[in-house]
Amino acid sequence: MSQIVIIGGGPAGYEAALVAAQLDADVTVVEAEGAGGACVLSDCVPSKTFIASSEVVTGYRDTEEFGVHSDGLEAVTVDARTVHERVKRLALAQSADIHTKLVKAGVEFVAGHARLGEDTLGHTHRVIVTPAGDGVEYSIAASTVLVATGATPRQLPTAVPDGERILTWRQVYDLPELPEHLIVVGSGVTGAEFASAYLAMGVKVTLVSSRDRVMPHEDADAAMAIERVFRNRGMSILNNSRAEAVRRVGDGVEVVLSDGRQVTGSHALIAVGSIPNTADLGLAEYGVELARGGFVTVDRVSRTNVPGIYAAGDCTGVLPLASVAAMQGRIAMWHALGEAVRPLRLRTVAANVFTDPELATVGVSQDEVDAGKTPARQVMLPLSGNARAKMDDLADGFVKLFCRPASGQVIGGVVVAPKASELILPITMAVENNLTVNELAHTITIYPSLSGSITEAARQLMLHELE
Ligand SMILES: Cc1cc2nc3c(=O)[nH]c(=O)nc-3n(C[C@H](O)[C@H](O)[C@H](O)COP(=O)(O)OP(=O)(O)OC[C@H]3O[C@@H](n4cnc5c(N)ncnc54)[C@H](O)[C@@H]3O)c2cc1C
Ligand SMILES: NC(=O)c1ccc[n+]([C@@H]2O[C@H](COP(=O)([O-])OP(=O)(O)OC[C@H]3O[C@@H](n4cnc5c(N)ncnc54)[C@H](O)[C@@H]3O)[C@@H](O)[C@H]2O)c1
Repeated sequence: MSQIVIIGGGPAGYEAALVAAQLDADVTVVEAEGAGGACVLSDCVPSKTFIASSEVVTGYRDTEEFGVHSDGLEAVTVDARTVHERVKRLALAQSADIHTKLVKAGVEFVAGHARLGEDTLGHTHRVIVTPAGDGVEYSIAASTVLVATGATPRQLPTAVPDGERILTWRQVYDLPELPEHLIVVGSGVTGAEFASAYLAMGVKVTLVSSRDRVMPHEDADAAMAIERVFRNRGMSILNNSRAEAVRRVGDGVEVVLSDGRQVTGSHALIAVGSIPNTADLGLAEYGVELARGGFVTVDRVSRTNVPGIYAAGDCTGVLPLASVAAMQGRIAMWHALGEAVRPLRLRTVAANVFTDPELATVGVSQDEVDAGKTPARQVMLPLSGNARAKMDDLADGFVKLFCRPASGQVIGGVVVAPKASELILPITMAVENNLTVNELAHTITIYPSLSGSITEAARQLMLHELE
């Protein structure tokens, strides 16, 4: 029987374990924090649960427009303790569900730390396990090892989090109350999502963005549309501003920018990216190739350069999404256990930023098209022309669609809208299944619906024979 040891129990690790167990391997998962990993316990799941509370507050905005009288947003109060308790409760419940699923599948789940042992045993690897608590270190022999150790918030040496005023995104749920004035340092996806949620909850928010716009890696039209919404709702956004240092001053914090300006607030959230958890695993000593920044180098079936050692998820830096981590983990096991496997394809991975409004993307990007890397025709339809959007008083947002110039094959899209995470699916299915804009355009959508704008965009891209 194949002996599989998986280091890390996040989406990469636990999805891999489920596949390996299904294929009758003997599987051990060693996890330091809890089943579900950082994704479930401190990153994705908690942040989205927190955002769900912010969306409830948003429901009270602009009610007068609909003829509904309320005392306005000022009368809505958010009980941070209750919100945070809910966040932690849901995360722990999700972790417990995953643990149960793993145990039921026959996976051995070990709470503790693991690293690669120094000597190989012929074709077998050795993993050293340090169990949590007072357990004694021991080693396990494995025919296959999957490194799925995730990543940790990057720290700036001049802005060290203290858990009270200077925070990582993993510490915000321990605050006894909402910040009065939150300075978010870093306007990537993480910074933008938290800035959006706190703003909705009535917190004064300043967003320190080192680039000329928020979310520099996202579609520029979409990022700028969301930046406009943020500004209109009162967020202060400091573009082209790099935080040099963050320090405690009295009852608050002071953020010093690289041009010498200073911004003061009650709390600072440091969201300047993540670093892979690969330092203490004995990888280099084992001969496993690491790329710049400490990411494990893998191919499209999750193999490292050392036979029998695979890696998946955020520790590889391929595309830091839970969905991609899970697929890399599954692919590793299919490959290791001799199943037919399709190498990882990133072209059809949909991604969503959970700001208000949301920003969802799939397929080719505007940058690739503009740079001439991918020839495409495109259309961008503002939601303001959509009947349902008018009823819901949605002025912001759009649907953008890209197709191949001659065949009309759908190759990508962008949606900025409430619940764009749900609206992107038809475009993702079109990209995945090589559908053309004609096929999309002939799909009858619900009237009135926001998804009607997707088929409308496809209709605008149809080529007419007589043209
Ligand atoms: C704030 C935030 C929000 C996000 N929201 C989303 C989202 O909405 N959708 C989405 O798709 N992605 C989201 N992501 C990204 C997503 O969380 C990651 O892509 C995902 O967690 C990666 O899974 P993983 O299995 O690689 O690692 P992780 O989930 O980080 O799990 C790795 C685990 O390995 C453990 N570990 C590390 N070293 C060892 C060791 N030596 N021994 C034992 N265990 C070890 C760690 O403790 C950790 O629990 C978000 C990220 C952040 C930061
Ligand atoms: N909804 C989701 O799926 C979701 C949510 C959060 C994160 N993620 C994943 O995590 C990845 C990483 O996102 P992220 O936002 O955590 O990190 P990031 O690296 O994408 O963004 C960090 C930002 O901070 C800026 N920065 C760095 N130092 C700075 C300084 N001193 N002052 C001001 N700004 C500074 C960087 O220029 C960068 O724009 C994303 O690409 C995404 O794949 C996904």
